Amino acid sequence: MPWLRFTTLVEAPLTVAFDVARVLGRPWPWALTEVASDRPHADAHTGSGGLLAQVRHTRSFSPTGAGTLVDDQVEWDNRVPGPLGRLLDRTVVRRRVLAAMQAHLDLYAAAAQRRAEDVVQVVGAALVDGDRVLVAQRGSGALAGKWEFPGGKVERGEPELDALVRECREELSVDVAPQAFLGEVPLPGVVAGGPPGASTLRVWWGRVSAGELVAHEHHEVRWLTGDELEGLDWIPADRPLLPAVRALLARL
Ligand SMILES: Nc1nc2c([nH]c(=O)n2[C@H]2C[C@H](O)[C@@H](COP(=O)(O)OP(=O)(O)OP(=O)(O)O)O2)c(=O)[nH]1
Repeated sequence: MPWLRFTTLVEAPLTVAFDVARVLGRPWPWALTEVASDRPHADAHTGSGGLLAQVRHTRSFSPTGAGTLVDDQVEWDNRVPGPLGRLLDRTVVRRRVLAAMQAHLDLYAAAAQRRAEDVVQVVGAALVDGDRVLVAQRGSGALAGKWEFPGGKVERGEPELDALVRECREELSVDVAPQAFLGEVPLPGVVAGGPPGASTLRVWWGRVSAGELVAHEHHEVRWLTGDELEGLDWIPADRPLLPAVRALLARL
């Protein structure tokens, strides 16, 4: 089965990258049927039309520090069998698939980047000291009493890591040095009046570089080892990030 693979880095969080991809659809002039959808991680469609007896288009969406990596894989069966079919595939079909996908992905990346500006993101810090990570208990609001990573909403136009540093200063009175991207999870609730489930929490690990830690907004903060994390009453959305935090603590 001939196939082509396309990798696009989109400057948008996971949920935005997935939702915009769904709205734009695919570059094929015939309808495809959805065979799998796992928002915001992957989807798959199949169908047929034109020279293609069968086409299968799968996409996966992976978070990175620079945005969402979108991996498109297109596989197809030609209507014409044998050597003539292979010739037609090389000279016509493959080129058409390539051109259609390239034009589509250019549009898509621009649309996702534009949409990302309207969706408020949340950034969190997994601050590490030796074999421990700092966790914080929310002091007020609907999630009061739940444990989380210090951080907060990224302001419009503000670089994500600037927001991380600003939030840690405001909440904890410390300067932090972000080290590396750790993971991203969808937030099911409403963030800053946006549609439910539109935003994500993107967590970076870092270190305290200066200052004495004071919890200004949290009820309590604790330095915990990897084994102590699971037992806390976390904001449920954060739980999928815990294995990455544990793995980090184990390898540092
Ligand atoms: N900081 C943080 N927020 C989280 C986590 N998990 C999670 O669902 N959230 C949600 C709770 C809130 O809806 C949103 C963050 O908002 P926030 O109230 O902390 O942001 P902020 O400091 O900018 O607050 P504000 O100035 O608007 O009051 O993200 C987490 O681990 N850390």
